Amino acid sequence: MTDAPARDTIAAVATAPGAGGVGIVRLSGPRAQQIGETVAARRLRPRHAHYARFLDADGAAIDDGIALYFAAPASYTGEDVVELHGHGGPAVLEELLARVCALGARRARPGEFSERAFLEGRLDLAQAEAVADLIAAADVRAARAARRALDGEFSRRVEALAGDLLAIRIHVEAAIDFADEPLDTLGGAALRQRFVAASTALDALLAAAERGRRLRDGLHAVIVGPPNAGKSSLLNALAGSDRAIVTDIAGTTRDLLHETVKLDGVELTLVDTAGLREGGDAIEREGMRRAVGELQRADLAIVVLDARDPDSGLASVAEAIAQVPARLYVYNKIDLIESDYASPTPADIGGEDRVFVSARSGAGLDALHARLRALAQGDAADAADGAFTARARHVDALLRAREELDDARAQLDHEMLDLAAESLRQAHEALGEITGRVRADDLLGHIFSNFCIGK
Ligand SMILES: Nc1nc2c(c(=O)[nH]1)N(C=O)[C@@H](CNc1ccc(C(=O)N[C@@H](CCC(=O)O)C(=O)O)cc1)CN2
Ligand SMILES: Nc1nc2c(ncn2[C@@H]2O[C@H](COP(=O)(O)OP(=O)(O)OP(=O)(O)O)[C@@H](O)[C@H]2O)c(=O)[nH]1
Ligand SMILES: [Mg+2]
Repeated sequence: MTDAPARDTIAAVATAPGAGGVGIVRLSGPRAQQIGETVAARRLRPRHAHYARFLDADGAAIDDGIALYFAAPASYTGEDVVELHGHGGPAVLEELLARVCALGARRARPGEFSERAFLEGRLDLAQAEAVADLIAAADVRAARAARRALDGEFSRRVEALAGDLLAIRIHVEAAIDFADEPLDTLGGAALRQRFVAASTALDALLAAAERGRRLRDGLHAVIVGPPNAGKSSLLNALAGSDRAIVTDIAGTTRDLLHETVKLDGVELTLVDTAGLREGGDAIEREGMRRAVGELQRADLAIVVLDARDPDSGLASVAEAIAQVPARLYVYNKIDLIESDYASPTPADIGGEDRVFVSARSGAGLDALHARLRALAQGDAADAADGAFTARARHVDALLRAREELDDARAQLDHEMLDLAAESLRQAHEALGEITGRVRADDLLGHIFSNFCIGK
């Protein structure tokens, strides 16, 4: 990576804003060592901890602390890095940062240290994203999974598959040069076998990335059902507070209401929606439109039905929930069912998950919690070693690769080798976008601008 133009030297407070025990100002770039040595008023040896007073332009002490120097390329960014570890107060750190900027550093943009690590080849793009995901991880499982992605477990699988596709591309491109011969005499059988293997690997990776996306983003659960079934009451019961308005008027909820809840450390997003039914005024119809739209992004539909009449309720939502990957049926208001009427006519839900609750009395909520926690934790594969975080961007790229690979296979079956070669190239490029081997112009800016400053 020596052909990159000379970079300036960036600086930022690397520790979280606010008061802390210790705070770090970090510099990266060609002038980091010189600026650090000026502030610390001493030579800095690579990879040594030096006690120093950090001086202002007049030689007065801004702070005292520890100075570290990492010589390129053995540093986080791959450039010369200096860290000044002072006392963790916002005022003192701001003064220290202003001082290093007066000496020639520039304030870093969000994510700029990690962007440099990427540009220097220290991390690939999926790993750099994992750095941000590790910092943002809301629970220990998400943190572990981000850690694995940062260690390259996701990237390695993407690159292995990209290597397989490259081999297939080379094979197909070579066959193009002998286009007058039937493919079967050109190793067609072996080629088809490679396609099957790559296809299988891609499917497995897609499933793992989809789980990884859920690990990162948490389960997105949308509460739906007919009006008055108790959807908002259920949201309030799960959130443990009166977030949503509850009335006995059918059509109370109009807008979407998002609430993040943590069940034993596992985070999920709950969305309350307008009850689905025919008719309603303009506002209610807009609410229903939003509810149906939200379902398209749902990992789980929590279908709330009045336990006294589940079937008619189900009819009003059946179409809307058909495309959601998973459904959990909640039969609410069991407090209104007399005990000798213990089993209401269950709606036909094809053996899918069902729990009986009363949002009012709290009966059955423990079982609902347990089901939700299990769903948010994902299937057993998540818990197994090797789960890594991924992003929607990665899943999209894999889906595109999936389509192109399918196209290539069909084209090959029709001996349309040129088309197959192009589809394979597209599939290969889609994989390259994940690790950043291939990148669109605004992709980096988009990704790194969502990092925090100082990372
Ligand atoms: N003080 C401090 N702590 C930190 C960071 C940091 O920048 N500063 N990190 C920033 O995110 C993370 C650690 N990331 C790092 C990654 C590589 C190197 C590094 O110097 N690598 C060299 C030497 C490796 C070795 O000695 O084995 C290398 O890879 O060549 C340092 C920090 C978390 N903790
Ligand atoms: N008895 C009983 N009443 C309930 C229960 N859950 C909700 N209700 C009542 O049912 C009525 C409707 O509750 P909501 O939570 O507003 O229902 P919703 O599904 O959000 O309704 P919309 O927003 O209009 O679609 C209110 O009067 C609640 O008090 C329950 O478990 N038992
Ligand atoms: Mg409601």
